[in-house]
Amino acid sequence: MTKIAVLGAGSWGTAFSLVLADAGADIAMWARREEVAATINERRENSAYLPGIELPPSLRATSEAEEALAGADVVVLGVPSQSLRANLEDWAPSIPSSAVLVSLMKGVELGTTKRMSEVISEVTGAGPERVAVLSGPNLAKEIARREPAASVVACADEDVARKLQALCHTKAFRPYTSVDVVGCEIGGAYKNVVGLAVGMAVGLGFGDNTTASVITRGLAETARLAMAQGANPLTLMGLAGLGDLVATCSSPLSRNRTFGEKLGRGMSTDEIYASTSQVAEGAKSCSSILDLASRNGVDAPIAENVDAVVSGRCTPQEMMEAFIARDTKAETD
Ligand SMILES: NC(=O)C1=CN([C@@H]2O[C@H](COP(=O)(O)OP(=O)(O)OC[C@H]3O[C@@H](n4cnc5c(N)ncnc54)[C@H](OP(=O)(O)O)[C@@H]3O)[C@@H](O)[C@H]2O)C=CC1
Ligand SMILES: O=C(CO)COP(=O)(O)O
Repeated sequence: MTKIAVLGAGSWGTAFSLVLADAGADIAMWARREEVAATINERRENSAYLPGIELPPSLRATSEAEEALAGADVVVLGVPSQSLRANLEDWAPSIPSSAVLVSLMKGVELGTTKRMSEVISEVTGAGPERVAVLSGPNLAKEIARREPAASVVACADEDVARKLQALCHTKAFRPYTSVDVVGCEIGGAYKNVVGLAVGMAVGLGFGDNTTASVITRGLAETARLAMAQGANPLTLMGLAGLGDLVATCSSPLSRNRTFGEKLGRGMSTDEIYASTSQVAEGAKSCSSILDLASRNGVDAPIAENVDAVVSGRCTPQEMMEAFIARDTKAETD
């Protein structure tokens, strides 16, 4: 049986572990806090992140990463994007040299503008044939309730993507394969920023014309950056592009959309951070996505405006006005 280590016992690390368990794998999860590991093992529940969801006995947890990693064939990484590098530096010596590393994260590293797969390769030395990405419209709570959904497993080595696909295909979860790691990662990181913009529009009280306009222009912006990085444009029309964008921008379960909605209703970024421990990756990654766009000579007006609101340089109302006032000759539909 394939041995899988899932590092990160938050909502997505736990929900995806459940998918892997349903598909028949043996899973060792790493939780940062000992009490989270204990609750998973003793009560078969991760009450901090997925209350009321029963976890199967094939899923064990530990707060010792070394223990979770021992003998792992596949290592799934599910921590916040901005903490990946520091965590991986600690874990790298314990990662088996032939293990395939799978990123669940949707963000771009601050400072370096690196995608998560690039951080993984850089820290662990793993080549592209050992680094994969899972991305798609996969809100953790719905996946944990086993509501039907599809996703994409991307790896430069198609055979590896196919093996991972087999490891997570269940009655409720349908993974597709791709070799376009860049397209999947840019799609996953950018949709968080667009989710923030859509949330702001909703918080301001605007309706479906506004949100559809922001979603569509957000997709154009995402595709421009992804293509400049070498992605296949068709990836952005698929599950890791449009699919994830639709889920994030339409669901009250999305933390990015919720964060944007609170901004739209007049809360400041600091007030939102003080009111919740939930991570909105888009708010953290926005400035690095902008840096990446500028390094690639790509126009990123939505990311620019979202960054200005998140950092307190303009209001959501001004952001929407800038969206409409922008020189239309600068872009075609
Ligand atoms: N939730 C979702 O629906 C989906 C999320 N994703 C992506 O998955 C990634 C993880 O998100 P998600 O599971 O939702 O996040 P959560 O906020 O639900 O959980 C975060 C997890 O990371 C741990 N953590 C927090 N800070 C650190 C740190 N500095 N070092 C190590 N561990 C840390 C938390 O531990 P502790 O409890 O101790 O704080 C917790 O286990 C994100 O990039 C997100 O975009 C992708 C698809 C779906
Ligand atoms: O990535 C997600 C759904 O695919 C989760 O979105 P949020 O991080 O906005 O909750």
